Amino acid sequence: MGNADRATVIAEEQKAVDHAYECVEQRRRDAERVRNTNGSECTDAGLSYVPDVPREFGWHGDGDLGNESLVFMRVDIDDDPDGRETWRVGRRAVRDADGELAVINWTAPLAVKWMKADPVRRGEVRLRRRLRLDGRTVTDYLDDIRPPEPTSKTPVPGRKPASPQAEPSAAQADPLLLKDLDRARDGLMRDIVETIQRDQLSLVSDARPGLLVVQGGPGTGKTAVGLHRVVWLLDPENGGLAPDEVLVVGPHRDFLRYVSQVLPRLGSRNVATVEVSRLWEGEVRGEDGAAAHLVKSDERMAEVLRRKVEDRVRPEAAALHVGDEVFSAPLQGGALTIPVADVETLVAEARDSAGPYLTRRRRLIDTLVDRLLHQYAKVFPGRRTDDKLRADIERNTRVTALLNAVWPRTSAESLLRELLHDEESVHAVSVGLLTAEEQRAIVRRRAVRVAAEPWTLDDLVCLEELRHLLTGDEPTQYRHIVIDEAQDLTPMQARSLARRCPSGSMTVLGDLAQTTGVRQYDVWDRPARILSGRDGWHMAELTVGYRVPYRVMRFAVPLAEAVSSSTAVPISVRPADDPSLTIVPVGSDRLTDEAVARAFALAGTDPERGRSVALIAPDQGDLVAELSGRVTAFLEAAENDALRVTVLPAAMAKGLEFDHVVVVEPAAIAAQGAVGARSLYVAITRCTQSLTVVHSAPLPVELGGPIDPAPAPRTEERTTVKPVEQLREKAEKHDFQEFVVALEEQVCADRQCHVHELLHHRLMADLHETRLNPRRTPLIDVICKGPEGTMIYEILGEGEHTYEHMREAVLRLMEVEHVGGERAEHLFLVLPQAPEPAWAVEVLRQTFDIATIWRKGAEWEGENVATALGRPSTVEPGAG
Ligand SMILES: Nc1ncnc2c1ncn2[C@@H]1O[C@H](COP(=O)(O)OP(=O)(O)OP(=O)(O)O)[C@@H](O)[C@H]1O
Repeated sequence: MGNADRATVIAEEQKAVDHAYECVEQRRRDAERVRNTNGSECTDAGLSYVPDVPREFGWHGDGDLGNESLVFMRVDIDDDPDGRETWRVGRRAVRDADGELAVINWTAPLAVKWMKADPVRRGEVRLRRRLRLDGRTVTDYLDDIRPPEPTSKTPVPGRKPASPQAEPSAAQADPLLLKDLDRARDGLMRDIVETIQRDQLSLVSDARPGLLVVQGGPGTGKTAVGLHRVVWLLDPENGGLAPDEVLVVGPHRDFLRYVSQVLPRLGSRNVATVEVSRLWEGEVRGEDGAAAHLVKSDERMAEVLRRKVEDRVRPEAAALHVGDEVFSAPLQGGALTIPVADVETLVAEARDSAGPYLTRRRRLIDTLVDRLLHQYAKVFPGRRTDDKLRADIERNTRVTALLNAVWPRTSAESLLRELLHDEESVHAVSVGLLTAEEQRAIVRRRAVRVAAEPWTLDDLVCLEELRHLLTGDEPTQYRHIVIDEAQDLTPMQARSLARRCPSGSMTVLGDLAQTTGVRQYDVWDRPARILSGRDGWHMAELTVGYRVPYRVMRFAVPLAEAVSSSTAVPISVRPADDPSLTIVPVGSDRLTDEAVARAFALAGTDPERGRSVALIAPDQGDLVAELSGRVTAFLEAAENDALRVTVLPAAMAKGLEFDHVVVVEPAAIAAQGAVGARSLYVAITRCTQSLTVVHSAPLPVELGGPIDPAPAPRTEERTTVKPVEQLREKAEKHDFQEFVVALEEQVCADRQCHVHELLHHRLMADLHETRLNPRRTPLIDVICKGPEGTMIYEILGEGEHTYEHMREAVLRLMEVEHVGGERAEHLFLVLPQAPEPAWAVEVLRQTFDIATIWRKGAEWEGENVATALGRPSTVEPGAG
């Protein structure tokens, strides 16, 4: 299409956009009139919530769109039942003077259907035109579904025919998306409605009841999906929830600030957001060590607490307290009596009845007083029994003393203090539940007063559990909860969140590989089961990465594989040739200077767009303080408000993103205990433009640092040393180290290939399915243990199915087997398609005892496929 034609189209779309804004203005005036007439005081933005203004007035514009455009899409459809052909989709519904929809909201079922259409499954969509606007001005457009050309044989304009090896990436399909991803980040998240991808929109509009788990690697859009889902659920045509019926839980305050604009920009105000640590009543004043944390946060703790509460009920204490066979309470010159055995029975009956502790206590009081009243009638025949008499009996000091002996009043705080400060008390209620070591782990010194108790976050969760057991009181409940970074929820926290959402309707977003809590789940099953209600749960995985540049993601892959083998590492949608990764080794005396200088150089590279930069350093040690001091000094001296450099400890980086990230001393982050490697993975995946790694200590091995050479045998066994040990011995020598580095570089280069990575994910997924627990290492594409021993796979990329490539791969496979120090019973080459020539398979097997498998459509074919996939040999598909 020529420029003139494009200009005509843009002018036409501009007219429609102008019309939409005119309608908004007109509706605003109409709404004002209705308000004035009815004397309403409501000044809220969404007329749908204003009872005296009809809903048909639609959105009347209060400026809460910011600079986002009202309209972002045009859709022309065939066979519209309303007899209408062209629709505009936008961030709000807008009606014209006749009440017709000038703009349909993107959350409306029709709009969702059109946005989910694709050129192959286009449904009634004839034309879908995505608009790019700057404020109210149309600047560009893209027709991603065009009317079919009758003569063309190509079914999909602008799209490659589908091939089993090369699925078009989102980037190939969506230039507007790439442009959008390149924009500067200003520390606030933006909505993604204009470029939302089909898999993301399917999750946003997932209408199944129950709990939806969205697993996805860094930058796959989980947070975005969660927030857009809230907006979708608020639409009366979907869930129709009221804003105050929805709760969004995030990891920390900075994160909530980061996402704070998205919901209002999309028209959803008054949705409660809370950082996870603030969900529980009380102030966190202490911190548990790892061992205590693991016990207190485990769901077994709920049973320990239940037992602790029940332990307070003591029918047998009646006899001890009374010291006689009959209990007697003096009253009005006489005495009311009841056999102690009967008291014990009443207590036991109340104990075994249903309900919280205090409700059952009340039940006991009522039945005991009933019995004593009965006695009263016998002792004082003819005297009146009324409510005052009941109250007198209940307040009788002997009666209250008896009650306190068998069923004392208590509070959550005193029960928990008792439990945590006394080994015997823990033991009494945790036999068969906690090991002796676990029991010891949770005991700590008692503070002088309750007010001085150093409650930890886990304690606050336990206190809520105890309060619930005592009073039955529920925390505020919601009809839907969205939980972000949910991989860090403990089982006790999950239990408590489930109490806040009895319907079990939740959206749970997270990445098991980014767990930074001490507890790590291998799969979602456990937290999801605790959180879900009667409708159960289902899971979906997002596998395309939108934030992290291609080279940075590739750099992170070995670390990702090392921290979680059960999750897919996202494939970056960004171009593969970007210069986004810089590694800067420095002496320790230059570490902070170099890091700060690099950060400011990056912040100043693009003054017009105001790029954001984060310096991420280890949580422990002085680096954060040192870097902060230097950054503040630098900013003061620079007197340039446009420079945005933030210093963060690794723990605070979760969920955030910046244009450029400088990670300082990654080895120290990785060394932060059990969570170190995962914290490092989070830290290096925060950037949208570039990652700079400044280090004085050697990099962790997963980031290309030196492989720790095993000490070579130096004894008389020397003569029997196998080749692998000889190679290891050589590793001490510089030349061999270079060889290893070269080998790693080669492997890294292979992993740049999109087809290679797709094959890798498919193979990993299939091996996970057969529970072979596959892993990727810096050198080995896939390794796992099958019933017939260790299996190593070398994956080849696009076009590498020729004999020449296969022979090279065999050599590399043998090299990595040796250098990686792994000995395998089976070696496999994995090709993207059938080898050419076919005889290559036989030759490689005969010569090297290496089997070859490949993809054909959605299946694996080749030699020994069943063994390769750990399947029973009877189901082997098409072995060649
Ligand atoms: N379809 C899309 N169009 C444009 N931007 C997108 C899209 N999907 C995701 N993004 C952008 O990618 C970035 C990462 O998204 P988001 O923060 O939701 O990912 P995440 O999966 O929650 O990441 P993490 O687990 O690392 O916190 C954000 O800037 C988001 O706006």
